[in-house]
Formats: sequence, C-alpha cells, structure tokens
Amino acid sequence: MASVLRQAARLASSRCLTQLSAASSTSRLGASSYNFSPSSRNASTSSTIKVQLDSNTGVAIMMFQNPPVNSMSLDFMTEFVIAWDKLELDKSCRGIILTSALPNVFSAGLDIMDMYGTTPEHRTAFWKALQELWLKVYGSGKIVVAAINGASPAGGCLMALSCDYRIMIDNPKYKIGINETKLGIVAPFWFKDCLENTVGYRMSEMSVQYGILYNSAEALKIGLVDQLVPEDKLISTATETMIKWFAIPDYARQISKAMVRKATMDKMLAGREADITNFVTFTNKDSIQKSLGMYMEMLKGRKAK
Ligand SMILES: CCCCCC/C=C/CC(=O)SCCNC(=O)CCNC(=O)[C@H](O)C(C)(C)COP(=O)(O)OP(=O)(O)OC[C@H]1O[C@@H](n2cnc3c(N)ncnc32)[C@H](O)[C@@H]1OP(=O)(O)O
Repeated sequence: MASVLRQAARLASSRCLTQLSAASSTSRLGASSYNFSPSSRNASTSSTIKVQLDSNTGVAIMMFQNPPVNSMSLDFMTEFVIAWDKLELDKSCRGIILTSALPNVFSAGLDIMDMYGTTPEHRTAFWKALQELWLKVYGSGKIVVAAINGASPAGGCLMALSCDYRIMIDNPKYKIGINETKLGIVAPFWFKDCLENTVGYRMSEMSVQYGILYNSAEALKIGLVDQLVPEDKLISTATETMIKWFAIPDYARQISKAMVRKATMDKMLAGREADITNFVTFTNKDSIQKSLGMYMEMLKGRKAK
C-alpha cells in the first residue's frame, strides 16, 4: 500500500483535491475539425504533435499529425514524450484528450520502417521510446481520454488502451485491435496485459492469436472502446466526459488508478531490460525482417491497386 501511495503521490503532479467548476465552455467544442476557443492557451506545436490547453476547462487536446498515417516513429514518440512531460508539469491541466489531426487514422501503430532494415542501436532507442511513452500515458495521474477518429491497429490500439476512457467514431470502416500476429510478429506481454485488463482473458486470448481488428461496433461490444459517437460529436463528447471525471477529487482518483494499474506497470518495469533485448533480438532475425518487408510491400501494393 505504501508503494501505491508513493506512486500516486508522484502521479499527483497535477492539481489535487480541487474541483473545476467552469464547464461552461464545452458547448463550444464541437467537431473533430476542432476550433480552439479564445480561452485556449499554452498552445504548443512540434512537427508531429499539436497541443492545446483550455484554461477554462483544464482540458488539453493532444493531436497527432505525423502524415500519412501517424505511425509511431522514434521521432514521433520522442516529440510525444516531450509534449506529454510539459502537460504533466502544468498544474492547470487536469486531463488530456488524445486524438489525430489526420482524417481516417488515429494511429497506424509502430512505424514499421523503424523496425525494418535498421541497426540494433536504432531499434534499442526505438523500443525504449515506446516503453517510455507507454509508462507515461498508462501511469499518468491526469485523466486521459482517447478520441479515436480512425484506424487504430497494434501500437495505435495500445495507445488507446493506455487511456482511462475510449470514445470512437461510429463508423464500420475504422478498425482497432492488436493485429501483430498478422504481420508475423508477437506483441509484447504488456500490450497483451493492457488488452486483457480491458476486454478480459478469453477475448484477449482469441484477439491476440488471430490478430483481430474490430470495427467500431464490435469494439464497443467487447469493451475495447467505451462509447461510439458520430464524427461531429467526438471532441465535444470527449470534453464533456472529461469534465464529468473532474467531479471526482483528483487525489482519491489518482490513488485508485495507481492501485488498479500498479501490477501491470510493475511487471513491465521489472521486465523492461529483457523486453528491449527481446525486441532487438527478435527483430534481428532474418525471418522477422522478411515478414516486415513483405508486410510493407503488401501495404504499398494495396495502394497501387
Ligand atoms: C518482441 C517484440 C516484437 C515486435 C512487436 C512490435 C509490435 C508492433 C506493433 C505495431 O504497431 S506494428 C504496426 C502495425 N500496423 C499495422 O498493421 C497498420 C498498417 N497500416 C494500415 O493498415 C493502413 O495503412 C491504415 C492505418 C489502415 C491506413 O490506411 P490508408 O489506406 O489510409 O493508408 P495506406 O495507403 O495503407 O498507407 C499510407 C502510407 O503509410 C504507410 N504505412 C502504413 N502503416 C504504416 C506503419 N505502421 N509504419 C510505416 N508505414 C506505414 C504505407 O506503407 C503507405 O506508404 P506509401 O505507400 O505512401 O509510401
């Protein structure tokens, strides 16, 4: 319990035990083509991450803009963590919405080109960056809502699973899931743990083996996402949801969150070095490189047709 409290205290870098009353500006927040209100401030933009913090509501929106498909490259993840750390330190920010600035895709997951034909040193840095990103989002004391506005396979799904609540556009063309086996690769244990924590043992057993990508209705049915909304209601619903969560005193919520997530985080932290070695060794294999190469060709060929 003491370590949970310590973890929670660390997480409680955001404002504690305060209630945010100003929910009134949410009605301005309408669509995924989001117009930031005049009260927005601390806007920061890196080349791949756009952040807007609304000082009235305490809600920050972090948008991915890494065309064409928001793949999680080493550069993207590095910029993500820098932007994230800034928000974590900002006491006026109580919650973060993760969404995409690109149409039709939330995130295509890990950048395959960072795993294919790169040096072991590069892949080590790449995997460390992913671990870092996950630890920050999954372990955050802020409320984190995923506003999923498009495809969200593999690492994109992990990103969503790391949030406290997932809202997805109600559109059967958008798919989400842990599809790694389809690429001939194996999602690490902590991807699986996040999925299992969310959809349960049996569903994750089926899901990770078959590499199932679920459409939005299926994802809702199995609990992979919490809510479906029309496209033009995505950001307003995410903001309204966030503001409802703000009614819970931060400190109590943060300790509860840390308590629930502690085992999964501790397991990952304990296996962190081995996980890096495993990834680099695995992706060194000729057979894995071949699978990744074929998958990239398939993606490109699909476009050519
Ligand atoms: C021991 C550990 C082992 C390793 C475990 C690692 C775990 C891996 C987790 C992962 O995240 S692996 C990545 C999995 N991602 C996918 O399977 C998604 C693949 N992409 C798609 O299905 C589609 O691109 C999309 C996201 C549904 C979007 O479709 P759309 O039709 O809009 O776009 P495309 O024409 O397919 O693609 C455009 C452009 O982007 C390139 N691209 C797509 N995905 C990736 C990617 N993940 N990484 C790098 N590049 C990607 C695609 O090839 C096209 O390129 P160009 O032809 O324009 O050059």
